[in-house]
Amino acid sequence: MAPLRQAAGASAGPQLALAGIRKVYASVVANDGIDLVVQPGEIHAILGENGAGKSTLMKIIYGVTAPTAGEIRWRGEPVAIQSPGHARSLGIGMVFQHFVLFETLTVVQNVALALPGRPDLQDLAQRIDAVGRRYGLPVDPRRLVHSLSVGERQRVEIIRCLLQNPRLLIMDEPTSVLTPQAVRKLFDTLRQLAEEGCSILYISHKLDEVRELCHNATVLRGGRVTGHCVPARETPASMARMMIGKELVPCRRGAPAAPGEVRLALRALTQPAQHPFGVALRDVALEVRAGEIVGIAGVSGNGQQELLQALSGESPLPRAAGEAVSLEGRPVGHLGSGARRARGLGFVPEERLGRGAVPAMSLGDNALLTAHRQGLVRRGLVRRGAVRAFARRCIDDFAVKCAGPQAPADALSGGNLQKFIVGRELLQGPRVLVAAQPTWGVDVGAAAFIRQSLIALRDAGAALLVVSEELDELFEVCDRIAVMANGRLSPAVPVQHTDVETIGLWMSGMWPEAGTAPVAAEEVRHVAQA
Ligand SMILES: Nc1ncnc2c1ncn2[C@@H]1O[C@H](COP(=O)(O)OP(=O)(O)OP(=O)(O)O)[C@@H](O)[C@H]1O
Repeated sequence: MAPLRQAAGASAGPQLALAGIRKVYASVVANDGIDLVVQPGEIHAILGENGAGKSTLMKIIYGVTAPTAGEIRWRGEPVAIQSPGHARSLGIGMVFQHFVLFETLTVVQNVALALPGRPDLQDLAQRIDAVGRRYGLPVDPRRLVHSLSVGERQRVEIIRCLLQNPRLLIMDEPTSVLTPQAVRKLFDTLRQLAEEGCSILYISHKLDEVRELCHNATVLRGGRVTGHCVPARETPASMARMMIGKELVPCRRGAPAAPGEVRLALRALTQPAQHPFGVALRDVALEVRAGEIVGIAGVSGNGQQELLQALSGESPLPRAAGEAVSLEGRPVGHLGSGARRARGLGFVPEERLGRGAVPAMSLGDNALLTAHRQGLVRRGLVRRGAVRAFARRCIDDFAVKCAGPQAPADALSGGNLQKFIVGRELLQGPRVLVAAQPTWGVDVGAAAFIRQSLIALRDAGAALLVVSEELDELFEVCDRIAVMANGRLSPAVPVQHTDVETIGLWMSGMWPEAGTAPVAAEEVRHVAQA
C-alpha cells in the first residue's frame, strides 16, 4: 500500500467549502444539509450506499444542477455555480463515469471541442503531448477515439480536464472500466496532481482502492453526512460498516452441486464484426450446465458485447446460425429475444438505462417488459394490480430505494436501478441466466447481496453465465472461468485450478489450447516476455 501522504498545501485555506447543501427532487431529499471541506492537494473520497446522494452532490459542485439551499465557497468566496462551463472557468473539472467523447473524431478534435474559442489544432496537439508526458498519460493526439482502449479514452478525458488547469478534479467511479495496470497508472497521476496542489473528489465503491489512494473520506447515508474517516487507518470492512450502518455479510459459496445437463451451449459461433468499430467473434464454444456459474473475464471491447448480443438475440442485425446457440439442446441462434425468453432465458444487460430499462417508463412498466409471462397479462390485457405487485416484490426483495412501482426508471440512482433489473430477472426463476456486469456501480452491501442471489439461483438448479470485468467478483461467484480476448474465448477452467494472475495474463489472448494442461501464470509470463 502507498504510504499516506498529507494533503499538499493544507494550510492555504480550503479550496472548496460546502455548508448546509440541500437538494430536493419531487419526492426525494437527495442531499440534506451537507457540509464538506476540501483542502488544496487533498484526495477526498465520498463514500455511500447507492442512492446516498453522492452523484447529486457532485452535480451541484460541477454546476449541472442547482442546490435547493446551502452555500458553496470556492477558494474562500461564496459562489453560485451556474453551469459546467462556469465550473470549468473557476477551475473545477469532472471526469464522468461514462466518457463523453466523439468516437469518429481524433483525440485533438475532441479536446478542442471542450476548450473555449477555436484553438489551433497543431498547437493543441503539442500541448496534449506535453501534458501527457508530464503526467504519464501517453496518447497520440492524431488517433481516432474509436481505436483507443477504454484506459486510453479515460486518459483523453483527464488530459482534457488538465488542459484547463483544474484546481479541483471530480472523478466519479473512475476505475470501473480499467485493468489493474491502468488503475495503478491512474493513481500515480492523481497523486502527482495532488502533490501539485490540485484537490480531488473521488467517488468509488471499491474500498480497497479508496484506502490506498485517499487522504480523507466523508460518508453519506440518506443524503446526510454520517461520518468521516482517514481511509488508511480503516479496513474495507470498517468503511463498509460506516456506509451501510451494519456489518457486511460476506458472500458464501458452498461446494457446487454436481453440474447437471447442458442448458446453454455455444458451438463454433463465428460472426463478422457488425460495424466498423465492432469485434468479429471467432469460433466461440462454451457449455454451461444446470447448477453451475461460468464466468467470462476480459477487458471490455474484446467481443463481450457481440457475444452478449448473440446470446440474447436482441441484435436487429442478422442473427447467428440456429445451432450456434442452443438452449436445453434446442437451437435458438436464429430466434429473437422474446422467443428465447419464452424458453427460459433471463438476461441482465450491461447498460441499465436504455437496454435494461426504458428511462421514462415506471418501474412497473419496466417489469412488464420482460416479466409479462409471470401472470402479468391475461387474455391480452395487462393486469395492473399484478404488475404493481411484481414490481413491489423486486423493490422489497432487492432493497431498491425508490418512491415505489410508479417511480420512473431514470429517477433512481444508478445502483438502485441495477438492483431492480437484477431482481426483475431473478424473480422470474430463469432456467438460464446471462448477466453482464451484474454489480456494476452497486454498493458493497448490495453487491454482496446480488452475488449471493446469483449463487442461490445456481443452487436452485439454474445455469448462469456471468460476464464481468471484475476478476474478484468472478472468483467469488463462479465455478468455472473463461477469458474473452480479441473475439476468441479461452477454455473455461475450474476456479480452483487457476488464479487471478493467470486469468489476467490470459486476457492478452495467450492461453493453452483446449486439451492441453492449464498453464500457470509464471509460464505464461515467461512466454509473454520472450
Ligand atoms: N433527477 C432525479 N429525479 C428524482 N430523483 C432523483 C433524481 N436524481 C437522483 N434522484 C434521487 O436522489 C437520491 C440520491 O441519488 P444519487 O444519484 O445522488 O445517489 P448516489 O449516492 O450517487 O447513488 P449511486 O451510488 O447508486 O450512483 C436517490 O434516491 C435518487 O433516486
